[in-house]
Amino acid sequence: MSLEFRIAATFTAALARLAAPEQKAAKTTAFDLQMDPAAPGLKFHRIDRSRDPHFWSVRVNSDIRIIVHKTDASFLLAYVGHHDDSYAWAERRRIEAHPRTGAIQIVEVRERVEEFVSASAPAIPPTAAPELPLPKPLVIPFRALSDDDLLGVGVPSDWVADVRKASEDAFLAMAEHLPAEAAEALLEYVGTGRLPKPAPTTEADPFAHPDALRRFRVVENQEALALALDAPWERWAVFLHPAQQGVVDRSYNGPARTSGSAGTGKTVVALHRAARLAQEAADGRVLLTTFSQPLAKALARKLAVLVGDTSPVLRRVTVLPYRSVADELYQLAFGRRAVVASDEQVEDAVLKAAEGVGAKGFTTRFLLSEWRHVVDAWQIADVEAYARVPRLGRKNRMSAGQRERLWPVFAAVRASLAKRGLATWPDIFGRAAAYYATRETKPFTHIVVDEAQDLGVAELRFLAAIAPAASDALFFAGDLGQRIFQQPFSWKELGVDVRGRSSTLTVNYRTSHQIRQAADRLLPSAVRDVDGNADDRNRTVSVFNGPAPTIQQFDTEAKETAGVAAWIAQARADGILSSEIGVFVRSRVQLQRARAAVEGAGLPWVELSEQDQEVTGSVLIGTMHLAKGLEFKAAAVIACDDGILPLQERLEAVADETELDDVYETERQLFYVACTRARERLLISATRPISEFIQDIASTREE
Ligand SMILES: Nc1ncnc2c1ncn2[C@@H]1O[C@H](COP(=O)(O)OP(=O)(O)OP(=O)(O)O)[C@@H](O)[C@H]1O
Repeated sequence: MSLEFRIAATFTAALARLAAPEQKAAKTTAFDLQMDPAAPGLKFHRIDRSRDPHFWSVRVNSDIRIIVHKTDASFLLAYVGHHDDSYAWAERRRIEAHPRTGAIQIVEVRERVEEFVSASAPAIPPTAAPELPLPKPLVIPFRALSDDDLLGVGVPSDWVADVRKASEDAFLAMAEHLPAEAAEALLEYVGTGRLPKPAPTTEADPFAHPDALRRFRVVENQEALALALDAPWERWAVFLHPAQQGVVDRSYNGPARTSGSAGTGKTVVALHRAARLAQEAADGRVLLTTFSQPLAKALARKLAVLVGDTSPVLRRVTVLPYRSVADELYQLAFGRRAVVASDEQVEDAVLKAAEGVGAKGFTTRFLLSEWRHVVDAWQIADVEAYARVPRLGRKNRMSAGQRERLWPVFAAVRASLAKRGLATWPDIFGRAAAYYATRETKPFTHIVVDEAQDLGVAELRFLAAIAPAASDALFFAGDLGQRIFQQPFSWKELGVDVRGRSSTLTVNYRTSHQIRQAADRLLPSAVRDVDGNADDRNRTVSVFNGPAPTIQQFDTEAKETAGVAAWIAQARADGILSSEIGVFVRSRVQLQRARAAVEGAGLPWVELSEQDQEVTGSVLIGTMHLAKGLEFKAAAVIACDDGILPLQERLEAVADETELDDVYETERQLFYVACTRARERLLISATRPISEFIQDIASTREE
C-alpha cells in the first residue's frame, strides 16, 4: 500500500520556534523521512505514555526530536522540539477522525478544566475603587447548545461538556486548546448568536475533509517539502482556509471581488489566485498589482515564497504598483515617458486659472477640491461632460449655470499643464486606458488587484481597459472599511460590475480576538459600496487570544513619551524583536514623538518610506498611511490627540458637508488601519484632550 506522506501545520509552527541550526538539523531529518521512512539510519521510539499508539519520536540530534504519527496508510510530521517538550506534546495529544464531522483532528487530551473555570471567576476588587467598572455578570454562552450542535462543528466528544458550561472568559482561554475549526465556529457563535453550518463533506477519507485540508498537507516530493520547510513561518503559503481556497479556485465569468476586514487574508488569497492563474496557463501574462511600491515589493517576495524562487511561474507574473503599470504602458503606447505635475504645480495652475478667468464666489479650497475629486479624477474634457458627471453626494452643490461659469477655469488649468508638458496621474491612467480600450490584444490575460478599496476612477478605468473581456480577467481584493485615499464612486457605471461575484472572508488570522474586537468598534458593522455590495464585518472571528489593547492618556508629551517607551521596553523584554514592533502617528509632524519614544526605550528605529520597507533590526516608525498592508507583533498608535486625529487641517480644508463626512470617515478608517496592524499587542496613546475616536475604541458596550 502506498504511504501518504503529510505535514501538519503544528509541525511548521513548531519548527519556526527552533533556533536556526536546530531547524537545519530537523529539516535534514525531515528530508530523510520523506525519502524513506524505513531507512536504517533513522531512530524511532514509540511514545509509550501517549494515549495514541501511533505517535513516535524520531531522533534529530542529542536534543531535538521530531514527533511523527504513523499508520499503515499515512505518515505525518506532527511536531518538532526539544526532547522533553516533544514528548510532552505527544503525550497530551491524539489524532483521530472526528466522530461527527469526519475530519481528521489533532485533539489535545482534555486537561483538568478547573484552571479554565477558575480563570473566569469574576474579579472583585478588594476595595471597590469608584472608577473601576463593575464586574461583568457571568455569561455562559453555550448553555443553550446541544451535544449535537457542539459535535456538529467539530468539538471533540470529551470537550463537549466543559465547553457547554464554560463562561465567556473561560472559553476564551479554552479556545486555544480546541481544534481550530471548532474554536472558530464557537467564537462566531459568541459574536453573532449563530452557529455556522459545518462544512459538508462526502469524502470517506478523513484527511480530505475541508477542515482537515487546512491543517494537513500531502507532500508529494522533496521539492514540495523543501518549499514547505523553507518558509515554515509562512503558514499561509501552505494551509488555506476552505473559504480562501474557494475564492482562489473559483472561475468567474466577469469581474469579481473578495472583501473582508483587516487580517482576513485578502492579500494571501490574491497571491494564491495570481499563482494559480499563472500556473494553469503557460502563455498567461498575469498582473498582480497593488497600491504602493513597498506593498508591491512585499507581494513579489511572498509570491517567490509561494511558488519557489526558481519557478517558471514567476516569469508569467508581473508585480507592480498601479502607477508603475500605467507609466510603463504609457511609454509603450506613446514612445515617451509622461512627466507628472507635482501637487504644488497643480495648485499653482488652479490659482492662476482662477485669477485669469475670474471665478468670483468660489474659494480656492473649493476649486482645488472640485479639480481633484471631479474634473481631474473623472478626466472631464468639456463642459457637456462636466454637466453629466455623476456627482456622488455633491448633487446639491452646483447648478448647471455655476458649472458653466466654472468650466473655463478648469479648461485653463488643463491648458496650462499641457503647455508645460505636465500630466496628472489621472491623465496618465486615462490616456493609457484610451489607447488600450480599443485594442484587441491586451497586455495581460489576468489582473489581480490588492488594496482595491483605494482605486480611483481613473485607475479602475485603466485596469478595465487593459484586461481582456474573458473569464477571470479582473479580480479585486480589498476592504471598504480601509479606504483612506479615494472618494467612493460607482464601479458598475464604469463597466466593472462585481455584483453576484463578490465574497467576504471572515476568519482573521492576524489580530487577536481582543484587538480585533476593539478596532471593530471604530466602524459600522456593515459597510456598503455605492453599487450596494455590502461588506458584513460582524461575522469576523479571530483565531487566537491575547491581552486587551492598552489605552493611555497623558497630560504632557514628555509623559506620553515616557509611557510609550516603557511599553516598548516591556515588549522587548518579553522577547518581541525590535523589528516586530511598529510605532505609528497620524502625520509626519508627529514622527518626532515616535522617535523619542523608541529612543527612550533604548532601541534603534528606522523610518518607513514610500519607496521600501525592508525588514531591519530596528523598530519601525511611520505615518498611519504607510502602515497599510503591514503587520507587527506589537504596534503602538501614538499621539492620537484631539486636533491630530481627525486631522484639523483636513477638516478645515473641506469644501462642503459631504466632503466633511468623507474626511471624518477616512480619518476613522485610517485609525482602524493603524490599529489592525497589531497582532498580539496594541497600545493607543494620546495627550489630553484626546481624539474623539479613542472614546469609540475604548467603549465597553457589549458586542
Ligand atoms: N490560511 C492562513 N493560514 C495562516 N495564516 C494566514 C492564512 N491566511 C492569512 N494568514 C495570515 O494572516 C495575516 C493577514 O493576512 P493578509 O495580509 O493576507 O490579510 P489582509 O486581509 O490582506 O489584511 P489587510 O486588510 O490588513 O491588508 C498574515 O500574517 C497572513 O500570513
